[in-house]
Amino acid sequence: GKCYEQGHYALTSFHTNKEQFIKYIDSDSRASLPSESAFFASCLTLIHLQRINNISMEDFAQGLMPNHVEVEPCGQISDVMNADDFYLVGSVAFRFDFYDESVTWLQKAEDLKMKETQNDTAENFDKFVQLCLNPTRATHQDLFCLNKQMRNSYGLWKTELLHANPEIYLFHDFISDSEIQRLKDMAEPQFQSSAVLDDTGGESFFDVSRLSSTAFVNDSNDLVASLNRRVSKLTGLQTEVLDSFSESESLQVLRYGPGGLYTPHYDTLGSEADLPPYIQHTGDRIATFILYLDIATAGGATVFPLLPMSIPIQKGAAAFWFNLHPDGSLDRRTLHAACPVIRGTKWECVIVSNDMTSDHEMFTVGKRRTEIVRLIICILLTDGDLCGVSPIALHSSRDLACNHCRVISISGIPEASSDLDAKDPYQFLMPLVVATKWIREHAQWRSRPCEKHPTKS
Ligand SMILES: O=C(O)CCC(=O)C(=O)O
Ligand SMILES: [Fe+2]
Repeated sequence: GKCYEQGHYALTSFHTNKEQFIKYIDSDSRASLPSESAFFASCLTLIHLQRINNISMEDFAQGLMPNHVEVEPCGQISDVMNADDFYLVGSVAFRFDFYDESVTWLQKAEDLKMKETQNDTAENFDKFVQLCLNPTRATHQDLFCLNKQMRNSYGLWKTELLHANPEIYLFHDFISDSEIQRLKDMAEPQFQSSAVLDDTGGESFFDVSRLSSTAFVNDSNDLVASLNRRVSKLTGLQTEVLDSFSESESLQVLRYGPGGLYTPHYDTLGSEADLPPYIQHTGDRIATFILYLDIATAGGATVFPLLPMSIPIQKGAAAFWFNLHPDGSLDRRTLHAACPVIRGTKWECVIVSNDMTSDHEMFTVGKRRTEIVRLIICILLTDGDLCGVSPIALHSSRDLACNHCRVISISGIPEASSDLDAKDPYQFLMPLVVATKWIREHAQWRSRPCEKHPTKS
């Protein structure tokens, strides 16, 4: 009855959320909170009832009680019991040396828990395990690897399109070893156990689904600013922290030791209406950018169970994908996970972008962008090498660029507008994602290989 319920509530909240527990016992209801011994007594009552009257576990689960049974000391029991209730009674049985009974109650807890856990979660978990055991790359034909870094730093990072739909990128050599060391040094004193947010994003708590340490790194230093700028320029997304309310979205450094993992999850919280007040003005996470600062010597891959695909992670590389569809809904295919580290330590830096601060236009490929798209397509088709000609020079002599890469059977690009700012070389970085989308949709670039451009003499 009531006594059992309260004891049960107190105990479970103690296990899952200490703060909530302390609030509970601080509140007025403290007076009516049963003592530990009263709670044990009510559990033992259930245990004895079951032994002596041979009541089935299913009857307990459904709250059915033979009429003649009086439940003392807490009165009538009529509530249904769930998996956690069975678990608690089973643990009390174990503690008081009722081992056979303990098995009976715990078995029921397990059965119910398995039913409560959705089947697809179990299935996804199996796929996650499979990917961790057998790292798998996606192999479909749209994929490409741009293996050169633009020498003049105008352009592209070494880019791999790891998966086309949804798009998942790996940018190689995104951060230097000395920058990595600085970031690690900044993070080191700040590490705490990583937490997860509950379904509404309201409370964060420790959970076995995520075993790693997190350090929130202060945004106000030149390295972090530079990283944020690089990510923004490359992806077109804002990464700066708006104000202290969005602190949870400042740059995070994560560290996974042996056994560290993050089971399959989404980085988003759900529909707009469900967002907790403190991030309602920042919005949900539109995209995730993971910078691999160090990799484990065994284990620790990032995997996507539904694609299925593993990211071939490398020190200094960065993975990038969108969590949301252009209309703001969750892209369910982006379910992902971190495989357990087996040996060594994996370090990474997660930079997220929230949709309120982002430029939604990037999905619509505005007028201004089309020119850039055209240029970048040329760059891609020439394997990143423009014979030493800067993109800005190419911009002013567009035809030359396109002669060099002999493209472009692309439909639907409107005429270029004239408002490009040639003094801002970084504008060329942004639309990579857009460009690859265009390439895939509009250009027959595989069937029309790039002509070798004339070598300079
Ligand atoms: O560590 C990884 O590989 C993935 C991390 C992740 O998914 C996250 O931090 O949200
Ligand atoms: Fe994640």
